[in-house]
Amino acid sequence: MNTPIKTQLIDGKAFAEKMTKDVASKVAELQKTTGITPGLAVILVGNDPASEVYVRNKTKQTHKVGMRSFMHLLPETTTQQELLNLIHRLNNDPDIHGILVQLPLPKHLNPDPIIQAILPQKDVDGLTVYNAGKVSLGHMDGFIPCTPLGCLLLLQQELPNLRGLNALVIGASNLMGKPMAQLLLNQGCTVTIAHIDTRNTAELAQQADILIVATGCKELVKGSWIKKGAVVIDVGINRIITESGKLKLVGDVNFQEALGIASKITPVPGGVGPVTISCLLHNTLSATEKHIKCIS
Ligand SMILES: Nc1nc2c(c(=O)[nH]1)N[C@@H](CN(C=O)c1ccc(C(=O)N[C@@H](CCC(=O)O)C(=O)O)cc1)CN2
Repeated sequence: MNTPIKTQLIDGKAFAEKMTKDVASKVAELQKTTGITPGLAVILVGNDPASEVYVRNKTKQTHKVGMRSFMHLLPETTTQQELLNLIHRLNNDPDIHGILVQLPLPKHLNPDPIIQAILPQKDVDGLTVYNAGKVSLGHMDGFIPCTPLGCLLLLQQELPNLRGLNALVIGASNLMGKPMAQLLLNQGCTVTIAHIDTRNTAELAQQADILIVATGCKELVKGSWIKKGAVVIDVGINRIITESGKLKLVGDVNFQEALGIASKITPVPGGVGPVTISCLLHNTLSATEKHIKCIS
């Protein structure tokens, strides 16, 4: 008989608060001993409402931990060359230790040359070829993209030994799916990546002890796809309007259906999202520490 199990919620908000506190105390110590304050430059092009929320949250958290925030809000009409010029300026600015370009960029801009123009030592999003290469070779001393790093930290808190577990990552983006799969492989998981052309995603999911979903398709993963007792990490944040006309955030997993089947699941909101921002602060602190080591 298929008896439902008690599903535990993974509290990303609490995890992020602890991480942020730890970063704040390290920033204070760094300022006391070196006089240097970490500086993070965030570039947002255009008026995507969700990106505006994320960038605002990043600025708020950056200030909260005692770092300097340099916000560049650029109009939708910004050209590829103007954006590249700004990145070159930030690369050469000694007050800035971390640079990130909020994604997605407007359609007329080509994100790859823009991201690759960021100096790897300031690439706190971990998206340059250098930092992506580090992750893929199993070197943990580069910058790891913030969302997959957050997912890994949450998983390690819940499952201290990941070795030998079957993990399915649904979604193969450079920002999330690919680095996530590499990180899990480095931890000894047997990893499968499913993507838009995969024909048997539901079947693959049924074998997964760990299911990580980052597709941007609301409630794509049904309860029937989930292996009983699996740990589910839902990276999706989809804005929907309910029948009563209210705005609601839902993930890429049908949360109600997952209850009683998954052993643990990250909620949306309050799961992976807040940890992403704490990881960004962690990476910015680490970029500053590496810079200080380099100049001393
Ligand atoms: N350059 C980057 N662009 C994007 C990244 C990234 O890591 N680097 N990730 C996402 C967006 N993102 C960070 O930038 C992000 C998404 C969600 C949250 C978050 O805290 N979500 C809350 C809900 C907030 C809301 O939407 O109202 C939650 O889940 O509880 C933080 C950061 C794409 N772009």
